[in-house]
Parts: sequence; structure tokens; C-alpha cells
Amino acid sequence: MTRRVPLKVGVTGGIGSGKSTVCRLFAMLGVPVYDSDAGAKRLMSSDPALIAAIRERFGAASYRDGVLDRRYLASQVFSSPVALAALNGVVHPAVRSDFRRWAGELGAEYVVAESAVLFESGMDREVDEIVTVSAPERLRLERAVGRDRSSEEEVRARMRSQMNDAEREALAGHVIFNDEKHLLWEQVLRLDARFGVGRR
Ligand SMILES: CC(C)(COP(=O)(O)OP(=O)(O)OC[C@H]1O[C@@H](n2cnc3c(N)ncnc32)[C@H](O)[C@@H]1O)[C@@H](O)C(=O)NCCC(=O)NCCS
Ligand SMILES: Nc1ncnc2c1ncn2[C@@H]1O[C@H](COP(=O)(O)OP(=O)(O)OP(=O)(O)O)[C@@H](O)[C@H]1O
Repeated sequence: MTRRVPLKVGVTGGIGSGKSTVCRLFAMLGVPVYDSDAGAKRLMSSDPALIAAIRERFGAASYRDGVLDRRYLASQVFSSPVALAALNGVVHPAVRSDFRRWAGELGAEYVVAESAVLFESGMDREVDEIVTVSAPERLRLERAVGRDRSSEEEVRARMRSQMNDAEREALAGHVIFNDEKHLLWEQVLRLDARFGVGRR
């Protein structure tokens, strides 16, 4: 039996928007989810060419006893657009090809790729449909600071390295509002019915 190529759906949204929460709901419906943050971290710890490129650009301090020093790297890249572009330039192509391989091996009807920087990383070109999760900045800050124990200034620095909600909404085909007025499940179920139609 030939496997159908799955429909690929990208889910994006800025820091604290709730895109991981949305992706957990898709996963509860049985949809395979590729987590780009986790994929990037795995590759940065296992892909020898990527590790060598990061060490060359960011120095020996980027790996402590062979383990990626995320705090150090974050301090380097979220304060310098040039450094962030250099890191993105080596990590993002590796994540895109890892996602392609992962999606190609599944027999699912549709799959989801979660990425905070879907457009910025070129992952938008790997997917057929794009959903962006929007939420007021005040809520995003509260959620991200509460979850990561990062400072408000650290979260704001990441926000400045990303597109804003209006830019993502202009590029995405679908928007999920994760504010205090809209229900997440209702919006996810509506999209699942659409992406899953004729595919189950
Ligand atoms: C700098 C690193 C080591 C910091 O690790 P840390 O555990 O603190 O953060 P984590 O990866 O879990 O990301 C948390 C959030 O930060 C923001 N963020 C991460 N990477 C980026 C980026 N390249 N550009 C803008 N925002 C980003 C996102 O909102 C993300 O959801 C890490 O973020 C990283 O390696 N980033 C570059 C790779 C990348 O782009 N990953 C994201 C998707 S491919
Ligand atoms: N509708 C909601 N109501 C209450 N809390 C929420 C809601 N949506 C998300 N949260 C909480 O806000 C925090 C951030 O959500 P989540 O991790 O899904 O965001 P994210 O967009 O994936 O962020 P990041 O880019 O940092 O990975 C989490 O602690 C989550 O439980």
C-alpha cells in the first residue's frame, strides 16, 4: 500500500502566545506534532557538523562539559541580531531537513510543525497550511515570565527578535486567539475538522 503524503500544518506564535498549548490539543486528537524548539535542541546536541559550527562561532563556552550552555547562548544571541542570524543560519536548515525526514516517515493524514519562528526560519516553505496563535502582549508576558522564571526584560528581548502578531496574522491562513474571550478547544476542533476532512 502506498502511503499518502501527510498535509503539513505549521503552528506558530510568539513567545508566551500559547502555541505549545494549542499543539498539545492537536496531539490529544492524535495528530503527530513536531516541536521545532526540541528538534533544534536535539540537533545542537547530536549533529557533529552543527556542534562544530556553533563552537566555531560562539567559542568553547557554548558547550560546558559537552552540554549546550543554553543560558550562555541565549545571552549572546537575544542581545545581538547579528549573532542571532549566525545561529539561525546554521540551526534552521538542520531543523527543516529533520522535519522533512520526520514527516516523510509518518503515515498520518496530517501533521503539525510547531515553531515560534516559522516565517523567520523558512519553515513556512515546508508546510501547506499555517496557523498563528495570537494573544495580547500583556498576557504573553505574564505567561512566559510565569512559566520560564525568565525576567520580563529577557522575554521582551525575545519578543524583539520575533515578528509581532499583526505580521504573523497577515501571513498565516488561520488565526487562533488565545485571549480571555475565545475558547481554545472550539478553535482547534474547527481546524481539525478542516485539515482532517477526507484524510481520515
Ligand atoms: C538560544 C537557545 C539555546 C536558548 O534556549 P532556551 O532553552 O532558553 O529557549 P528555547 O529554545 O526553549 O526557546 C524558548 C522560546 O524562545 C524563543 N526563541 C528561540 N529561538 C529563537 C530564535 N531563533 N528567534 C527568536 N526567538 C527564539 C521562542 O519564543 C521559543 O519558543 C535556543 O533558543 C536556540 O538554540 N535558539 C536557536 C534555534 C531556534 O531558532 N530554535 C527555535 C525554533 S527552530
Ligand atoms: N488559555 C490559557 N489560559 C491560561 N494559561 C495559558 C493559556 N494558554 C497558555 N497558557 C499558559 O501560558 C504559558 C505559555 O504557554 P505556551 O508554553 O503554550 O506558550 P508558547 O507559545 O509555546 O511559548 P514559547 O514560545 O515560549 O514556547 C504556559 O504556562 C501555559 O500553560
